[in-house]
Amino acid sequence: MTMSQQSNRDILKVDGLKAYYQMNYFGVEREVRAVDDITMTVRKNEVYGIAGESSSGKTSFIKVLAAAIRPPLRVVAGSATYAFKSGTIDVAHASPEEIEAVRWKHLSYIMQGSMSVLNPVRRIGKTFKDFAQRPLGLSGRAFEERVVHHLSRLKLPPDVLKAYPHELSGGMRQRVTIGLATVCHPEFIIADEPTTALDVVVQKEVLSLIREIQQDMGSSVVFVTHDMSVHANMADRVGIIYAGRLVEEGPTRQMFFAPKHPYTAHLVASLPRIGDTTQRPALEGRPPNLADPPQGCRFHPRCPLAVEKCRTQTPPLEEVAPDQRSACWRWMDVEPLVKPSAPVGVVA
Ligand SMILES: Nc1ncnc2c1ncn2[C@@H]1O[C@H](COP(=O)(O)OP(=O)(O)OP(=O)(O)O)[C@@H](O)[C@H]1O
Repeated sequence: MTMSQQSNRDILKVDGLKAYYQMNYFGVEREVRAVDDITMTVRKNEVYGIAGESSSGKTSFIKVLAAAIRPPLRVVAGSATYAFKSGTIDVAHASPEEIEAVRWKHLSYIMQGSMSVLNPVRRIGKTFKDFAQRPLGLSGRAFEERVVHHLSRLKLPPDVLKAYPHELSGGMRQRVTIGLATVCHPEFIIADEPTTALDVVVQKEVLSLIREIQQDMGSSVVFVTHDMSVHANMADRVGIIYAGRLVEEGPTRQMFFAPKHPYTAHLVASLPRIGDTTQRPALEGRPPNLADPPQGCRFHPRCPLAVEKCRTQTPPLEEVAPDQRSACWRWMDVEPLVKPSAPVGVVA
């Protein structure tokens, strides 16, 4: 794909992406359709939040975006094309060498659990060298100064470079991970549950740090969390994934107060609010088994609005309001379960 086909404001275009776990147990083929036909874009300089219940395919999706997939997960269709300053790259089909060339400098990934990226037997300073020295093209003193300066922005003392991961607190380790992911000033940052496992105070600190760095550098961020209050506070736009599909996306406020998909309405209503004691109907059931998803709209077995058509025909993701797309045959009948007057993002 060339730049001219991709809108100038977009940095990432995902087109008809399908990524399945393909396994073979004693001769029996099994396929889990974790990402099943997702089309969306991410704009330059925006924070795009991805939400959805456990096992909906969020991590699998952003693994493809982060060019971090390994068998049994395979891209079976579609593309994920970045328009970086250095050129365009479809990470769903790029070679390891092509990915290596954009990794950290243009595209970085903050994985679930900070320990997964930090080598327990390597000092933090060495890990910074492994990650960042080559992409930054600096050596010796200049490289060290750059890293120390970056760490200071993250309120980390230079001493952490001498430490081993286990010598740091969880919050410090998470800041180190963010430091690694941002030191090369990447154009695109992907973060998977960047704050789970941290206490609430550290969570807030880490999130405002990611936001601050994103604004300073003009980067785009895609992050995943099932915590709707984090979306309310962080995201410019939110995309909701259900059973491997993007079922709704739109500007954060609209998603909270004027959702056009019944699943979104339930998800945002699950966020506790100060002073709001309204009883809301709980969403019954569980997301479907992605080895054998239901026909039609995958949400229909749990949907209070489902009609016959929903059981047989897949609703397309269509624009239903300015900048808002929903994949629901009955989007016009979706009632918000949250009042616009209620403060958003307050976790009890
Ligand atoms: N290594 C794997 N092999 C086979 N199936 C997998 C593997 N990893 C994930 N899956 C399946 O793929 C589907 C999507 O999982 P994924 O981890 O992407 O969901 P998620 O929305 O990120 O969930 P969570 O919020 O729990 O992290 C699930 O059905 C899951 O069981």
